[in-house]
Amino acid sequence: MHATSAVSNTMETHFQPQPLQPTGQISISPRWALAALLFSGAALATFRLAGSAADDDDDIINKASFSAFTITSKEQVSPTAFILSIRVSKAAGGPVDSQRIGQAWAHGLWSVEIKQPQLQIARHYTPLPPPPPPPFTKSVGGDPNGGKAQAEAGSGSGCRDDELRFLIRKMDGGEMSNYLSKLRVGDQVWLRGPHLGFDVGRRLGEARDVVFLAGGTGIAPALQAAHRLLDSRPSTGVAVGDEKPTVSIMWANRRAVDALGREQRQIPVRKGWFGLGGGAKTETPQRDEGNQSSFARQILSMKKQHGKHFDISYFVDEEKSFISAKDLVAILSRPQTTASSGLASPAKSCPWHSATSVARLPNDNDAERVSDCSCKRTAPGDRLGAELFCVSGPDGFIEAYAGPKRWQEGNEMQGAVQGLLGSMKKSRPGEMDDWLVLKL
Ligand SMILES: Cc1cc2nc3c(=O)[nH]c(=O)nc-3n(C[C@H](O)[C@H](O)[C@H](O)COP(=O)(O)OP(=O)(O)OC[C@H]3O[C@@H](n4cnc5c(N)ncnc54)[C@H](O)[C@@H]3O)c2cc1C
Repeated sequence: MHATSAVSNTMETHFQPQPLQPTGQISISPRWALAALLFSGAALATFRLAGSAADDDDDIINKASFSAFTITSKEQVSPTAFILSIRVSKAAGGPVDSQRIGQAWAHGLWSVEIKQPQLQIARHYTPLPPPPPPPFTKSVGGDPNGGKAQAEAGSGSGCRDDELRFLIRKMDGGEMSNYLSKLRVGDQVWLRGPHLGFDVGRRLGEARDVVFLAGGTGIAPALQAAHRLLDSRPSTGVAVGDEKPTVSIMWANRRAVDALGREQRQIPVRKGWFGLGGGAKTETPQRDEGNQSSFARQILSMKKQHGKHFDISYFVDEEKSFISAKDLVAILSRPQTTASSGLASPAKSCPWHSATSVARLPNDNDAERVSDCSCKRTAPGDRLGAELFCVSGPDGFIEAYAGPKRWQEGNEMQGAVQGLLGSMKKSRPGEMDDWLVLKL
């Protein structure tokens, strides 16, 4: 996509399939024979990530082997997207603490792999932040399988570490998403992880602006970042009050029905006689809370809770509204953004805040990085950090706005910033020096 033009929101190519790696205990040939074997829960337990030992503690989830979770609720939120809530299968009574999941929330951005047992494939999915307490979590909407909405009353305490929620889009011909879309409440799914991503808190440092360009289900990491940076959970260690950062999300979808939580939309008005009366008007959809999806209510609740620190704007292909250079320039010239110019320029070699270092990162796992920030204050009161542009969504969406990630020696590196943000950087020298672009 040409960098300076408005970009389509429709690039729902998706991510690289990740075949499972069996241990040496089982020979896998032919594939269908193993698939049949894997259908039994006992065989599932023999799978391990090649080259890594199982985490032999009693946490409910680990990166080495798949753990069983049970679907507690499934809610269709748009014709192609649904929310799947799951809880660890072995939890018979009250909530179960998971140190790993607690650490993942404190870290910020993370995902888990879910597997399709027949085909032996796994895909990443991004847990949504816990919803506000009931009655918020009441499940609404139709059942994709044609029956009544499947919901389990009381499943939404919002605080349980052993309960995870995902926004999942059913892709045309997509193996995993179609498989998940057919599962029902009470069925089991198999998870491993958590896989930690960028440490948005550390990369932001004392800067205050995080802008997410999110395509489709790329909204999930944007909400994770907002949860990490804005919610006053003591474990996040993030300052609250006026020092809180601002998380601005530009959410692009193909279809208006996927613009969940949107309160107003521009609708074209047909021109009257002699061309009078044309233009656009703002339509406010009915705000009947009972008919809104839990996802829409979660967005509205975050807006209410965080006020000016949480902002979401909607872009919809079928309404011919696309995230454009003009929208991004508007972000850069907001009063609160220009007012934050007390940032010291990042040191060129800083592993956390320099664009050059980010371009060379072999992966997004900031939890594994041990080096410190090497930026220096040049004047009293200088703040250290970097404003963040995060681009999340299907590969085509990321490429259009930030350029492709680069494969080198088996690593998926960030690569240079290209796409729309890359050309803005070139055409506005100096203006984006405080900004880091992270491709999720
Ligand atoms: C870190 C991370 C987090 C993610 N989080 C989420 C999330 O929260 N929610 C979510 O919904 N997704 C998420 N994804 C994407 C998810 O992992 C899957 O990629 C997605 O669900 C599609 O998988 P699939 O198996 O259904 O589709 P695939 O079978 O992988 O196919 C994807 C698309 O490509 C097309 N396709 C496949 N093969 C071909 C081919 N040979 N030729 C042409 N077209 C082809 C399919 O028709 C389909 O449209 C995330 C991905 C990553 C990497």
